[in-house]
Amino acid sequence: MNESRTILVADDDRAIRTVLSQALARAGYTVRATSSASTLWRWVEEGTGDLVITDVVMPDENGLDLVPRIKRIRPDLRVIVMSAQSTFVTAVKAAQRGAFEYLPKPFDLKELLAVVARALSAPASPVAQEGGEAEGERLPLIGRSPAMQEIYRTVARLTTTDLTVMITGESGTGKELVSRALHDYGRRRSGPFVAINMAAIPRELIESELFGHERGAFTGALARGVGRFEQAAGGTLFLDEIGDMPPEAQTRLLRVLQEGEFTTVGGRNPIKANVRIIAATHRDLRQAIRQGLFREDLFYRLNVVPIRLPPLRERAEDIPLLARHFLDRARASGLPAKQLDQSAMDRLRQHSWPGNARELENLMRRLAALYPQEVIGGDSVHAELAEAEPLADPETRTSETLEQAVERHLTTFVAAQKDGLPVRDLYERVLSEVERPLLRLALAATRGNQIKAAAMLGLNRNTLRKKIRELDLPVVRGLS
Ligand SMILES: Nc1ncnc2c1ncn2[C@@H]1O[C@H](COP(=O)(O)OP(=O)(O)OP(=O)(O)O)[C@@H](O)[C@H]1O
Repeated sequence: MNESRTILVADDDRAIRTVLSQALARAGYTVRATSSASTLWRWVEEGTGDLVITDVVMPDENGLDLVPRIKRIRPDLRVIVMSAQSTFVTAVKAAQRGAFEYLPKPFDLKELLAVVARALSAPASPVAQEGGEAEGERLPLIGRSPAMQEIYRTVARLTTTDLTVMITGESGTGKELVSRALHDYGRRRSGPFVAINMAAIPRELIESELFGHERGAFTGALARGVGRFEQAAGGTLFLDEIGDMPPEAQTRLLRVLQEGEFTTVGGRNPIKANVRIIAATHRDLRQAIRQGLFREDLFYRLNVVPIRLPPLRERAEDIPLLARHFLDRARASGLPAKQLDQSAMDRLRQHSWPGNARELENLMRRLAALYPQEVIGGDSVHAELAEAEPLADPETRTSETLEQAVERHLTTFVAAQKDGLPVRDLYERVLSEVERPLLRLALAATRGNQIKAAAMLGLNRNTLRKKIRELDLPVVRGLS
């Protein structure tokens, strides 16, 4: 069945050429092998071969440089890159230039054959559009800023290990995307990638979601439930918004990380944990630890390799690339093709992007969907950004939690005091700042009914009355 497929192999190491040729021939492929990039290029130009396997370092040319050239003349010819320099920079480069797969040497022949089979059976990629970023189409992560390069390097180093990773970064900076890249390029890529968001699951269900449960473990547990740890066996478990994990689940997770095994809720037999863990959060976990909301020992277990994703405003040079990438994606999802002119790019760079890459992505989709002209100018971008401004405004951004908002205000407040009078009674003053609007809102919501307001706040009626007096809040009698 493989007879008709020809594989072009380029490697200056004769031993590797021999081993590869034999293994591929045994699997039924026709093999042409060469020690030079120039011969490989000639074969490609002649239109021969169904797949290329090339080394990076060859005497006449770097195999990686060949990949974009191959893609240009034969976009559907897949290229597998092998390299002895197992830094992931090579892997990222290989991916960036359009290689189908990257194999660090030494590799297992079985693995190579599996990759070859995949490369030959994967559906053809969509034909690159003129002017579009053909190379970028399959790139997992976009951005050439130094900050992103640093991320690539870290991700690269991590591909050959199963180390636990902690990704931090504001909402929309690409935490989930990076965790996917870690999986897709890592040792466990043929296993499952399972994500669970701690903030999206009712607290009381988190443990059973994570570890599974036995039949009858709790009301409603009618059958045995498989947890994410079990689902992710052999692969990666992505624990999103780890900062929102309830304390009991934290304790249980810590035990699993220490002991390498877990038990289901209501179960007794320990099950071996076989997952690589990647955790992510937009919260400041060190602060959560200080507040007693996050276990310090768990933090250290998870924070083995920290990756901090910079907000988009710290890498404005990536905005044009990302914008084009998102327009390409919008087009791929059926929206009309668009381009941005220089004034549009300039306007994009001025924005502060509190919603980061996600905000940019949404904006590109809106522009593609709403504007009839093919080339979008700065005015249109400005109009759309102004439209979204109330949301983008840090004062009202929806993704910001109360705690973050308070912290932002306090930081400004404390910074403002530095050279002025020393701050006194800070604790009291800050608390009264919070109490005042809280009580006002509770009173407004209950139309001035202090009994209802006290119940809503969980305060004793007399305490509320006293506080109203102390804070000098206006007492408005209810209308009804
Ligand atoms: N460097 C990047 N290159 C390409 N796309 C990106 C990049 N960073 C983010 N994106 C895209 O932006 C969107 C948001 O990214 P993602 O969901 O990974 O962010 P997040 O940090 O996990 O957000 P949240 O904390 O809100 O869950 C996704 O559609 C993702 O594909």
